[in-house]
Amino acid sequence: MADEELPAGWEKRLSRSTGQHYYLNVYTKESQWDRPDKPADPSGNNKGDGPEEVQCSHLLVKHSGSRRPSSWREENITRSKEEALELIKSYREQIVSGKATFADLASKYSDCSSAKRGGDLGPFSRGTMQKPFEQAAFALKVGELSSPVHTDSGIHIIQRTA
Ligand SMILES: O=C(N[C@H](Cc1nc2ccccc2[nH]1)C(=O)O)c1cc2ccccc2s1
Repeated sequence: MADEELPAGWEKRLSRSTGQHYYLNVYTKESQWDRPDKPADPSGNNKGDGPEEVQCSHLLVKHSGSRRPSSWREENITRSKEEALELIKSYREQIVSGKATFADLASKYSDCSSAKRGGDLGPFSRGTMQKPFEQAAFALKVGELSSPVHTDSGIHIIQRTA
């Protein structure tokens, strides 16, 4: 779809920091990475299409195919994707059965630097995390634990906390 077909009320901009294009709602000055598919809402209300922001914790297990197969835990991560999935399933089972808490396992085993915060990523809006992660996070109810989620970083389980 060419630029001139952008829905009304949006402008395409270029991010100086990332060199990526983003889209600006000319009314609310809110921006988003994803190309809009409907006219910008002048009021800025999200019209009940879910929360604007969620807060989540996650436990990430990287593997040899991860975008950056290295972490605070392991300089060179060589486990296979299949091995990573088995690990993430075992962590999920320990949490669901009450054998361990999410924060305890994330702080010990997550290959994300958020492990230092028990996996807490803080609040985030749409357009800030990799798409599969965002879709899973925004589909969770507060307190809910996701099934394994695959992103370019590896395999995650996500708990929505707010
Ligand atoms: O991208 C990060 N860390 C990457 C791994 C990673 N990839 C992710 C993809 C989606 C959500 C969280 C993710 N964490 C790394 O350490 O290689 C982030 C770390 C932190 C720490 C605190 C708050 C937000 C973030 S986002």
